[in-house]
Amino acid sequence: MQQNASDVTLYVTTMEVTTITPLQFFSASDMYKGQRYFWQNREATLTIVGVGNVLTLTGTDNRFNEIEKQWKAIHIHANQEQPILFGGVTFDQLNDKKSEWGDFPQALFVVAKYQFIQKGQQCFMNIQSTSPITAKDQAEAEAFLAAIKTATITLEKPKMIAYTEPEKEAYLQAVKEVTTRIRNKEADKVVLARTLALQFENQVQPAQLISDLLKEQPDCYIYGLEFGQRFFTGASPERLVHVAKHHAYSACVAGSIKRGVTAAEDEVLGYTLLHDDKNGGEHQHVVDMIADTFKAHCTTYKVPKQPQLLKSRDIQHLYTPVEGVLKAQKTILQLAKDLHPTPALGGVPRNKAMAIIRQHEAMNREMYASPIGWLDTTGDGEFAVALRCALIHDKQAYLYAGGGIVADSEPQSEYEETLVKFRPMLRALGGDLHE
Ligand SMILES: C=C(O[C@H]1C=CC=C(C(=O)O)[C@@H]1O)C(=O)O
Ligand SMILES: [Mg+2]
Repeated sequence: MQQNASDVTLYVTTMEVTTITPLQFFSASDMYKGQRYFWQNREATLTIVGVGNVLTLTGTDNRFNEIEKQWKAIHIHANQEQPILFGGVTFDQLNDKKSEWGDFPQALFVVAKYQFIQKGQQCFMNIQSTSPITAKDQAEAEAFLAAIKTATITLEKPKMIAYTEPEKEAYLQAVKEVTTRIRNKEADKVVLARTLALQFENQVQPAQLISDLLKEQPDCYIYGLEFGQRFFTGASPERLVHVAKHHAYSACVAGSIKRGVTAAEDEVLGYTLLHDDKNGGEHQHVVDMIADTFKAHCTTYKVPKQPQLLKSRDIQHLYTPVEGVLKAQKTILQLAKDLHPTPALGGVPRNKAMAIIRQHEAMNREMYASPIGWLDTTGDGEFAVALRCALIHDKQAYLYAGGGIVADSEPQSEYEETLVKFRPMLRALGGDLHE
Protein backbone atom coordinates (compact mmCIF):
# COMPACT_ATOMS: atom_id res chain seq x y z
CA MET A 1 0.00 0.00 0.00
CA GLN A 2 1.22 3.52 -0.71
CA GLN A 3 0.57 6.43 1.58
CA ASN A 4 1.74 9.93 2.35
CA ALA A 5 4.58 10.64 4.69
CA SER A 6 3.01 12.84 7.31
CA ASP A 7 2.93 10.97 10.58
CA VAL A 8 4.39 7.79 9.17
CA THR A 9 6.68 5.31 10.87
CA LEU A 10 8.99 3.31 8.67
CA TYR A 11 10.06 -0.08 10.03
CA VAL A 12 13.25 -1.52 8.59
CA THR A 13 14.71 -4.99 9.05
CA THR A 14 18.04 -5.77 7.41
CA MET A 15 19.03 -9.19 6.12
CA GLU A 16 22.48 -10.05 4.82
CA VAL A 17 22.24 -11.45 1.30
CA THR A 18 24.73 -13.63 -0.52
CA THR A 19 25.01 -14.89 -4.11
CA ILE A 20 22.56 -12.40 -5.59
CA THR A 21 23.73 -9.59 -7.84
CA PRO A 22 21.96 -6.22 -8.04
CA LEU A 23 21.03 -6.98 -11.62
CA GLN A 24 19.46 -10.32 -10.66
CA PHE A 25 17.53 -8.57 -7.93
CA PHE A 26 16.21 -6.01 -10.41
CA SER A 27 15.52 -8.50 -13.23
CA ALA A 28 13.78 -11.15 -11.19
CA SER A 29 11.42 -8.80 -9.45
CA ASP A 30 8.81 -8.90 -12.19
CA MET A 31 6.00 -9.00 -9.68
CA TYR A 32 6.98 -5.44 -8.77
CA LYS A 33 7.13 -4.22 -12.36
CA GLY A 34 6.13 -0.58 -12.48
CA GLN A 35 7.68 0.10 -9.06
CA ARG A 36 11.41 -0.39 -9.40
CA TYR A 37 14.57 1.69 -9.38
CA PHE A 38 18.27 1.08 -9.98
CA TRP A 39 21.32 3.13 -9.07
CA GLN A 40 25.06 2.58 -9.36
CA ASN A 41 27.59 5.34 -8.70
CA ARG A 42 30.35 6.18 -11.16
CA GLU A 43 33.01 4.36 -9.17
CA ALA A 44 30.72 1.30 -8.94
CA THR A 45 31.29 1.18 -5.17
CA LEU A 46 27.60 1.53 -4.34
CA THR A 47 24.62 -0.08 -6.03
CA ILE A 48 21.07 0.35 -4.78
CA VAL A 49 18.01 -1.40 -6.13
CA GLY A 50 14.48 -0.91 -4.90
CA VAL A 51 11.34 -2.88 -5.75
CA GLY A 52 7.76 -2.26 -4.63
CA ASN A 53 6.92 1.19 -3.28
CA VAL A 54 5.92 1.43 0.37
CA LEU A 55 6.09 5.21 0.35
CA THR A 56 5.77 7.56 -2.58
CA LEU A 57 6.64 11.21 -2.01
CA THR A 58 5.70 13.74 -4.64
CA GLY A 59 6.02 17.49 -4.71
CA THR A 60 4.47 20.43 -6.52
CA ASP A 61 5.62 24.07 -6.64
CA ASN A 62 8.35 23.89 -4.05
CA ARG A 63 9.24 20.27 -4.67
CA PHE A 64 12.75 20.00 -3.15
CA ASN A 65 11.57 21.59 0.10
CA GLU A 66 8.36 19.56 0.12
CA ILE A 67 10.24 16.29 -0.35
CA GLU A 68 12.75 17.24 2.35
CA LYS A 69 9.99 18.12 4.81
CA GLN A 70 8.14 14.86 4.20
CA TRP A 71 11.32 12.76 4.49
CA LYS A 72 12.34 14.42 7.76
CA ALA A 73 8.85 13.90 9.20
CA ILE A 74 9.07 10.12 8.94
CA HIS A 75 9.91 8.22 12.14
CA ILE A 76 12.42 5.48 11.43
CA HIS A 77 12.82 2.18 13.28
CA ALA A 78 15.83 0.53 11.66
CA ASN A 79 17.75 -2.38 13.18
CA GLN A 80 20.82 -2.06 10.94
CA GLU A 81 20.93 -0.50 7.46
CA GLN A 82 19.24 2.84 6.80
CA PRO A 83 16.29 3.21 4.45
CA ILE A 84 16.99 5.13 1.25
CA LEU A 85 14.80 7.64 -0.51
CA PHE A 86 15.33 7.39 -4.27
CA GLY A 87 13.95 9.60 -6.99
CA GLY A 88 14.12 12.57 -9.29
CA VAL A 89 12.39 15.70 -10.49
CA THR A 90 11.50 17.14 -13.88
CA PHE A 91 13.75 19.70 -15.52
CA ASP A 92 11.33 22.61 -15.68
CA GLN A 93 8.00 22.78 -13.87
CA LEU A 94 6.88 25.69 -16.01
CA ASN A 95 7.10 23.71 -19.25
CA ASP A 96 3.60 22.47 -20.08
CA LYS A 97 4.22 21.00 -23.57
CA LYS A 98 2.66 17.61 -24.11
CA SER A 99 5.08 14.72 -23.97
CA GLU A 100 5.51 10.95 -24.17
CA TRP A 101 5.81 10.76 -20.35
CA GLY A 102 2.12 10.21 -19.55
CA ASP A 103 1.38 10.85 -15.88
CA PHE A 104 4.99 10.56 -14.64
CA PRO A 105 5.01 13.03 -11.67
CA GLN A 106 6.97 16.33 -11.48
CA ALA A 107 8.85 14.94 -8.52
CA LEU A 108 8.89 11.25 -7.72
CA PHE A 109 10.68 9.84 -4.67
CA VAL A 110 10.09 6.36 -3.34
CA VAL A 111 10.96 4.12 -0.41
CA ALA A 112 11.06 0.52 -1.59
CA LYS A 113 9.48 -2.49 0.05
CA TYR A 114 12.65 -4.48 -0.66
CA GLN A 115 15.80 -2.39 -0.86
CA PHE A 116 18.97 -4.13 -1.98
CA ILE A 117 22.34 -2.49 -1.36
CA GLN A 118 25.77 -3.55 -2.51
CA LYS A 119 28.63 -1.66 -0.85
CA GLY A 120 31.92 -3.05 -2.06
CA GLN A 121 31.64 -6.80 -1.52
CA GLN A 122 28.81 -6.66 1.01
CA CYS A 123 25.15 -7.05 0.12
CA PHE A 124 22.12 -6.36 2.27
CA MET A 125 18.42 -6.34 1.75
CA ASN A 126 16.11 -4.20 3.82
CA ILE A 127 12.52 -5.18 4.33
CA GLN A 128 10.73 -1.85 4.72
CA SER A 129 7.18 -1.28 5.82
CA THR A 130 4.92 1.33 7.34
CA SER A 131 3.67 -1.23 9.85
CA PRO A 132 5.82 -3.36 12.21
CA ILE A 133 7.55 -6.20 10.37
CA THR A 134 6.09 -9.58 11.28
CA ALA A 135 7.37 -13.16 11.04
CA LYS A 136 5.08 -13.50 8.00
CA ASP A 137 6.81 -10.51 6.31
CA GLN A 138 10.19 -12.12 6.99
CA ALA A 139 9.06 -15.44 5.56
CA GLU A 140 7.69 -13.67 2.48
CA ALA A 141 11.04 -11.88 2.04
CA GLU A 142 12.95 -15.20 2.33
CA ALA A 143 10.69 -16.71 -0.32
CA PHE A 144 11.22 -13.68 -2.53
CA LEU A 145 15.02 -14.05 -2.28
CA ALA A 146 14.81 -17.78 -2.93
CA ALA A 147 12.76 -17.14 -6.09
CA ILE A 148 15.36 -14.63 -7.32
CA LYS A 149 18.18 -17.15 -6.88
CA THR A 150 16.49 -19.68 -9.14
CA ALA A 151 15.02 -17.33 -11.74
CA THR A 152 16.34 -17.67 -15.28
CA ILE A 153 16.85 -14.39 -17.01
CA THR A 154 17.25 -13.92 -20.74
CA LEU A 155 18.39 -10.51 -21.79
CA GLU A 156 18.54 -9.84 -25.51
CA LYS A 157 18.95 -6.49 -27.16
CA PRO A 158 15.69 -5.46 -28.79
CA LYS A 159 15.31 -5.35 -32.58
CA MET A 160 14.90 -1.82 -33.84
CA ILE A 161 12.42 -1.29 -36.67
CA ALA A 162 12.29 2.51 -36.95
CA TYR A 163 14.61 5.42 -36.17
CA THR A 164 13.34 8.99 -36.40
CA GLU A 165 14.68 12.40 -35.44
CA PRO A 166 11.38 14.22 -34.89
CA GLU A 167 12.79 17.65 -34.13
CA LYS A 168 15.87 17.70 -36.34
CA GLU A 169 14.91 20.76 -38.43
CA ALA A 170 13.38 22.58 -35.47
CA TYR A 171 16.57 21.92 -33.51
CA LEU A 172 18.91 23.24 -36.24
CA GLN A 173 16.71 26.31 -36.58
CA ALA A 174 16.63 26.79 -32.80
CA VAL A 175 20.44 26.67 -32.56
CA LYS A 176 20.65 29.31 -35.28
CA GLU A 177 18.07 31.60 -33.66
CA VAL A 178 19.40 31.20 -30.14
CA THR A 179 22.95 31.90 -31.30
CA THR A 180 21.65 35.17 -32.76
CA ARG A 181 19.89 36.01 -29.51
CA ILE A 182 23.11 35.32 -27.60
CA ARG A 183 25.07 37.57 -29.98
CA ASN A 184 22.41 40.21 -29.30
CA LYS A 185 23.27 39.87 -25.60
CA GLU A 186 19.91 38.43 -24.53
CA ALA A 187 21.77 35.61 -22.72
CA ASP A 188 25.32 34.27 -22.46
CA LYS A 189 24.60 30.57 -22.83
CA VAL A 190 21.54 28.38 -23.49
CA VAL A 191 21.45 24.57 -23.60
CA LEU A 192 19.24 23.21 -26.39
CA ALA A 193 18.19 19.59 -26.71
CA ARG A 194 16.30 17.25 -29.00
CA THR A 195 14.79 13.76 -29.16
CA LEU A 196 15.47 10.55 -31.03
CA ALA A 197 12.38 8.33 -31.32
CA LEU A 198 12.94 4.60 -31.79
CA GLN A 199 10.50 1.81 -32.42
CA PHE A 200 11.19 -1.87 -31.68
CA GLU A 201 9.68 -5.16 -32.71
CA ASN A 202 8.98 -6.18 -29.12
CA GLN A 203 8.70 -4.56 -25.71
CA VAL A 204 11.98 -3.14 -24.50
CA GLN A 205 12.99 -4.77 -21.20
CA PRO A 206 14.29 -2.48 -18.42
CA ALA A 207 16.56 -5.25 -17.06
CA GLN A 208 18.24 -5.71 -20.44
CA LEU A 209 19.05 -2.00 -20.62
CA ILE A 210 20.45 -1.90 -17.10
CA SER A 211 22.48 -5.02 -17.82
CA ASP A 212 23.99 -3.60 -21.02
CA LEU A 213 24.60 -0.13 -19.58
CA LEU A 214 26.48 -1.70 -16.65
CA LYS A 215 28.73 -3.55 -19.10
CA GLU A 216 29.09 -0.88 -21.76
CA GLN A 217 29.39 2.33 -19.69
CA PRO A 218 31.70 1.49 -16.79
CA ASP A 219 32.65 5.11 -16.01
CA CYS A 220 29.12 6.37 -15.57
CA TYR A 221 26.28 6.54 -13.11
CA ILE A 222 23.77 3.88 -14.15
CA TYR A 223 20.24 4.79 -13.14
CA GLY A 224 16.68 3.71 -13.78
CA LEU A 225 13.32 4.81 -12.40
CA GLU A 226 10.12 3.01 -13.27
CA PHE A 227 6.65 4.45 -12.99
CA GLY A 228 3.86 2.20 -14.19
CA GLN A 229 4.44 1.29 -17.84
CA ARG A 230 7.29 3.75 -18.26
CA PHE A 231 10.97 3.34 -17.45
CA PHE A 232 13.47 6.20 -17.44
CA THR A 233 17.08 5.07 -17.66
CA GLY A 234 20.56 6.17 -18.65
CA ALA A 235 24.31 6.23 -18.12
CA SER A 236 25.48 9.67 -17.06
CA PRO A 237 29.04 10.86 -16.53
CA GLU A 238 27.88 13.92 -14.60
CA ARG A 239 27.62 14.30 -10.84
CA LEU A 240 25.32 17.04 -9.63
CA VAL A 241 26.07 16.63 -5.95
CA HIS A 242 27.37 14.05 -3.52
CA VAL A 243 27.25 14.55 0.24
CA ALA A 244 29.18 12.27 2.61
CA LYS A 245 29.52 13.21 6.28
CA HIS A 246 28.83 16.87 5.59
CA HIS A 247 31.39 17.11 2.80
CA ALA A 248 29.86 18.13 -0.52
CA TYR A 249 31.17 17.31 -3.98
CA SER A 250 29.99 18.54 -7.35
CA ALA A 251 31.35 18.46 -10.88
CA CYS A 252 31.41 20.98 -13.69
CA VAL A 253 30.98 18.90 -16.84
CA ALA A 254 30.53 20.90 -20.04
CA GLY A 255 32.40 21.08 -23.34
CA SER A 256 32.55 17.92 -25.43
CA ILE A 257 34.41 16.03 -28.12
CA LYS A 258 34.20 12.44 -29.36
CA ARG A 259 36.66 9.68 -28.41
CA GLY A 260 39.42 8.76 -30.83
CA VAL A 261 39.58 5.38 -32.52
CA THR A 262 43.25 5.02 -31.57
CA ALA A 263 44.97 6.17 -28.38
CA ALA A 264 46.94 8.75 -30.36
CA GLU A 265 43.82 10.19 -32.00
CA ASP A 266 42.05 10.23 -28.64
CA GLU A 267 44.87 12.24 -27.12
CA VAL A 268 44.82 14.76 -29.97
CA LEU A 269 41.06 15.16 -29.59
CA GLY A 270 41.44 15.65 -25.81
CA TYR A 271 44.17 18.23 -26.36
CA THR A 272 41.98 20.03 -28.90
CA LEU A 273 39.10 20.11 -26.42
CA LEU A 274 41.30 21.49 -23.62
CA HIS A 275 42.44 24.33 -25.86
CA ASP A 276 39.20 25.18 -27.66
CA ASP A 277 37.70 28.60 -26.90
CA LYS A 278 34.08 27.72 -27.65
CA ASN A 279 34.12 24.66 -25.38
CA GLY A 280 36.15 26.53 -22.76
CA GLY A 281 33.46 29.22 -22.73
CA GLU A 282 30.69 26.62 -22.27
CA HIS A 283 32.66 25.14 -19.38
CA GLN A 284 33.58 28.35 -17.56
CA HIS A 285 29.93 29.36 -17.11
CA VAL A 286 29.35 26.12 -15.22
CA VAL A 287 32.45 26.57 -13.03
CA ASP A 288 31.42 30.10 -12.08
CA MET A 289 27.89 29.08 -11.14
CA ILE A 290 28.80 25.97 -9.15
CA ALA A 291 31.55 27.89 -7.33
CA ASP A 292 29.01 30.61 -6.38
CA THR A 293 26.57 27.98 -5.10
CA PHE A 294 29.28 26.30 -2.99
CA LYS A 295 30.24 29.71 -1.64
CA ALA A 296 26.69 30.15 -0.35
CA HIS A 297 26.34 26.63 1.10
CA CYS A 298 29.81 25.83 2.41
CA THR A 299 32.20 27.09 5.08
CA THR A 300 35.17 26.26 2.84
CA TYR A 301 35.37 25.06 -0.77
CA LYS A 302 37.92 24.33 -3.49
CA VAL A 303 37.75 24.85 -7.25
CA PRO A 304 40.76 23.91 -9.43
CA LYS A 305 41.81 26.65 -11.87
CA GLN A 306 42.05 24.46 -14.98
CA PRO A 307 39.68 21.81 -16.27
CA GLN A 308 40.75 18.20 -16.83
CA LEU A 309 39.26 15.64 -19.21
CA LEU A 310 36.47 13.28 -18.16
CA LYS A 311 36.34 10.33 -20.53
CA SER A 312 33.61 7.77 -20.90
CA ARG A 313 33.22 5.20 -23.65
CA ASP A 314 31.78 7.45 -26.37
CA ILE A 315 32.69 10.99 -25.37
CA GLN A 316 35.14 13.21 -23.50
CA HIS A 317 34.22 16.35 -21.58
CA LEU A 318 35.92 19.24 -19.86
CA TYR A 319 35.71 18.52 -16.15
CA THR A 320 36.32 20.56 -13.00
CA PRO A 321 35.57 18.86 -9.67
CA VAL A 322 34.36 21.14 -6.86
CA GLU A 323 34.28 20.25 -3.18
CA GLY A 324 33.47 21.91 0.11
CA VAL A 325 32.33 21.51 3.69
CA LEU A 326 28.62 22.18 4.18
CA LYS A 327 27.47 24.84 6.61
CA ALA A 328 25.73 23.41 9.68
CA GLN A 329 22.10 23.54 8.55
CA LYS A 330 22.64 22.90 4.82
CA THR A 331 21.40 19.70 3.21
CA ILE A 332 21.87 17.76 0.00
CA LEU A 333 18.38 18.63 -1.21
CA GLN A 334 18.97 22.35 -0.64
CA LEU A 335 22.20 22.11 -2.58
CA ALA A 336 20.51 20.13 -5.38
CA LYS A 337 17.72 22.71 -5.51
CA ASP A 338 20.15 25.62 -5.92
CA LEU A 339 22.44 23.78 -8.34
CA HIS A 340 19.63 22.72 -10.66
CA PRO A 341 19.89 23.46 -13.47
CA THR A 342 23.57 24.29 -13.78
CA PRO A 343 24.59 26.09 -16.97
CA ALA A 344 25.53 22.65 -18.36
CA LEU A 345 21.80 21.97 -18.67
CA GLY A 346 20.03 25.35 -18.50
CA GLY A 347 22.15 28.41 -19.23
CA VAL A 348 23.21 31.90 -18.12
CA PRO A 349 21.45 33.87 -16.79
CA ARG A 350 19.38 30.96 -15.52
CA ASN A 351 15.84 32.36 -15.75
CA LYS A 352 16.43 34.01 -19.11
CA ALA A 353 17.90 30.77 -20.47
CA MET A 354 14.95 28.75 -19.16
CA ALA A 355 12.52 31.09 -20.90
CA ILE A 356 14.48 30.77 -24.16
CA ILE A 357 14.48 26.97 -23.85
CA ARG A 358 10.68 27.00 -23.40
CA GLN A 359 10.33 29.15 -26.52
CA HIS A 360 12.77 27.36 -28.82
CA GLU A 361 12.83 23.70 -27.79
CA ALA A 362 10.18 21.63 -29.53
CA MET A 363 10.18 18.95 -26.80
CA ASN A 364 9.36 18.77 -23.10
CA ARG A 365 12.43 17.44 -21.26
CA GLU A 366 10.48 16.07 -18.30
CA MET A 367 13.21 14.26 -16.24
CA TYR A 368 16.00 14.48 -18.83
CA ALA A 369 18.79 16.86 -17.67
CA SER A 370 17.51 16.80 -14.06
CA PRO A 371 18.77 15.53 -10.72
CA ILE A 372 18.26 11.80 -10.12
CA GLY A 373 19.55 9.92 -7.09
CA TRP A 374 19.19 9.08 -3.45
CA LEU A 375 19.49 10.28 0.12
CA ASP A 376 19.44 8.54 3.48
CA THR A 377 18.40 9.61 6.96
CA THR A 378 21.87 10.78 8.05
CA GLY A 379 22.12 13.51 5.40
CA ASP A 380 24.29 11.58 2.96
CA GLY A 381 23.27 11.05 -0.63
CA GLU A 382 24.13 11.56 -4.27
CA PHE A 383 22.44 12.97 -7.35
CA ALA A 384 23.63 12.59 -10.91
CA VAL A 385 22.37 14.68 -13.79
CA ALA A 386 20.04 12.46 -15.83
CA LEU A 387 21.88 12.57 -19.16
CA ARG A 388 22.54 10.01 -21.97
CA CYS A 389 19.14 8.62 -21.23
CA ALA A 390 15.92 7.27 -22.64
CA LEU A 391 12.31 6.95 -21.70
CA ILE A 392 11.08 3.44 -22.48
CA HIS A 393 7.42 2.82 -23.06
CA ASP A 394 6.33 -0.54 -24.44
CA LYS A 395 7.97 -0.89 -27.88
CA GLN A 396 9.12 2.73 -27.97
CA ALA A 397 12.24 4.49 -26.75
CA TYR A 398 12.76 8.23 -26.68
CA LEU A 399 16.37 9.36 -26.32
CA TYR A 400 17.35 12.87 -25.28
CA ALA A 401 20.52 14.87 -25.85
CA GLY A 402 21.52 18.49 -26.02
CA GLY A 403 24.46 20.83 -25.81
CA GLY A 404 25.54 24.24 -24.62
CA ILE A 405 24.95 27.00 -27.15
CA VAL A 406 27.19 30.06 -26.94
CA ALA A 407 27.83 32.97 -29.32
CA ASP A 408 30.10 30.99 -31.65
CA SER A 409 28.08 27.73 -31.81
CA GLU A 410 27.30 26.27 -35.24
CA PRO A 411 24.09 24.29 -35.86
CA GLN A 412 25.72 21.40 -37.76
CA SER A 413 28.47 20.77 -35.23
CA GLU A 414 25.99 21.00 -32.32
CA TYR A 415 23.82 18.50 -34.17
CA GLU A 416 26.80 16.16 -34.49
CA GLU A 417 27.58 16.59 -30.79
CA THR A 418 24.06 15.37 -29.94
CA LEU A 419 24.66 12.31 -32.16
CA VAL A 420 27.71 11.43 -30.05
CA LYS A 421 25.65 11.90 -26.87
CA PHE A 422 22.96 9.53 -28.17
CA ARG A 423 25.46 6.74 -28.67
CA PRO A 424 25.51 5.17 -25.17
CA MET A 425 21.73 4.62 -25.13
CA LEU A 426 21.66 3.70 -28.79
CA ARG A 427 24.23 0.98 -28.23
CA ALA A 428 22.36 -0.38 -25.20
CA LEU A 429 19.24 -0.50 -27.35
CA GLY A 430 21.02 -2.42 -30.09
CA GLY A 431 21.01 0.51 -32.52
CA ASP A 432 23.28 0.38 -35.55
CA LEU A 433 26.35 2.40 -34.65
CA HIS A 434 28.31 1.80 -37.86
CA GLU A 435 31.21 0.39 -35.86
C1 LIG B 1 23.09 18.45 -22.29
C2 LIG B 1 23.92 17.42 -22.37
O1 LIG B 1 25.23 17.51 -21.98
C3 LIG B 1 25.73 18.56 -21.17
C4 LIG B 1 26.78 17.97 -20.33
C5 LIG B 1 28.07 17.85 -20.77
C6 LIG B 1 28.47 18.51 -21.93
C7 LIG B 1 27.62 19.37 -22.58
C8 LIG B 1 28.10 20.11 -23.78
O2 LIG B 1 29.29 20.04 -24.11
O3 LIG B 1 27.31 20.76 -24.46
C9 LIG B 1 26.26 19.67 -22.06
O4 LIG B 1 26.33 20.88 -21.37
C10 LIG B 1 23.48 16.11 -22.85
O5 LIG B 1 24.25 15.15 -22.79
O6 LIG B 1 22.31 15.98 -23.28
MG1 LIG C 1 28.85 21.30 -25.99
